Amino acid sequence: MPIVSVQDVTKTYASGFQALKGVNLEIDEGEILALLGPNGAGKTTLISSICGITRPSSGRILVGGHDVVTQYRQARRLIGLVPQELNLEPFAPVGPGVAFSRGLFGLRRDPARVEAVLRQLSLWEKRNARMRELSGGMKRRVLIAKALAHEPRVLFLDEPTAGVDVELRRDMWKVVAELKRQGVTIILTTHYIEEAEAIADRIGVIADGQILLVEEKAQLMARMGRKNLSVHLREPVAAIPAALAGYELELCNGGRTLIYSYDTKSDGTGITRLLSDLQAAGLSLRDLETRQSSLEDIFVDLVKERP
Ligand SMILES: Nc1ncnc2c1ncn2[C@@H]1O[C@H](COP(=O)(O)OP(=O)(O)OP(=O)(O)O)[C@@H](O)[C@H]1O
Repeated sequence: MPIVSVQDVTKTYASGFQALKGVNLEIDEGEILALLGPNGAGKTTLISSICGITRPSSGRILVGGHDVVTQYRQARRLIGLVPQELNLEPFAPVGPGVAFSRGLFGLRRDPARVEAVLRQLSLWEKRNARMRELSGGMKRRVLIAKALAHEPRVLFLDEPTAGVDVELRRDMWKVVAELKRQGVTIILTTHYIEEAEAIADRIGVIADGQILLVEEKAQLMARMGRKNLSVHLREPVAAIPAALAGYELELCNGGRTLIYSYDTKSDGTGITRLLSDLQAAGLSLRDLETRQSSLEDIFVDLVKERP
C-alpha cells in the first residue's frame, strides 16, 4: 500500500482559479519524490492538500490509509511539513520550540527524542538561542526539527533550499539522505533541477495544475536523455556548410565548435556518417566530446512541448 495516495484531486480557489486539475499520485514508503514545476504550477497547493491545510474541491487523499479530510487527526499525525516561509517566533528559544511542536500532537514529553532531532540537524549547540539570533540556514533547520518532533513517517519539504547558499544546500541534502536512511518518506518541491537530480528517487513534473509525469529518476534520464556530440574544429567556420544542413548542427564558440544532438535510444546515432560528411566538407577536427543531457534539458523540453 502506498503511504500517500492522491486520487483525482482538483482544487478551485474561491477566486475561481483552478490550481489542480485532476491529480493522481501514489508515493511509496521510504522513497524521496521531488516535485518539479515552474512558478504557480500547483506544487504548494498539492502539498497543502495532502497535509490537510487546503481542502480539495474534489477527489480523495489518503495518508497511511487515512482520509486527510474525514480522518484528519490520524492522517496529520503521520505528516511533517516544512513550509516555504520562515514563520518562526523571533523570541522563542530553539529547544523548547521543538519540544512544543511535539506537544501540539498530544505526544508525551520526550527530551531524548528532541535532543536526537536537534543533534541530527546540528542545532544542539544552539538549543538555547532565540530564533532571531539564528542565520537563515539555521532557521530552516529549526523548521525541519519542528516538523520531525512528532516522529512523522512522511516529511514534506516545500522548497527547502530556496535562497540558501550552495554549501548549506549540500548540507540539507545530507540531512534528507540521513532521514531516508531512517525510513522517512520525503516529498520535496523544488525549482532547482540539480536538487532533484542529486537526491530524488523519483521525479514528478507538474505544470498548470497537472502532473505531466512521475518516473524513476534513472529511467527518466535514460528514456528521455539525449547526448550532444561537440566537434571542435581546427579552423573556425563562418557558417555551417550546406552539405551538413540535414544534421541540424549548432555552431558555437566563435565558429570553432559544432554541436550534434542525437537520441541515445535510437538504433543509429548518425555519428559515423556525420564524421565522414564533415571530412568530405573539408573540415578538420581537433577534438570530439560527448555529453549526456541533464534533467534540466529534459524538464525544459517537457514543459515547452505541452500543447
Ligand atoms: N488562496 C488562493 N487563492 C487563489 N489562487 C491561489 C491561492 N493560492 C494559490 N493560488 C494560485 O494557484 C496557482 C498555484 O499556486 P501554488 O502556490 O500551488 O504554485 P507553486 O507551484 O507552489 O508555485 P511556486 O513555485 O511559485 O511556489 C497560482 O496561480 C496561484 O496564484
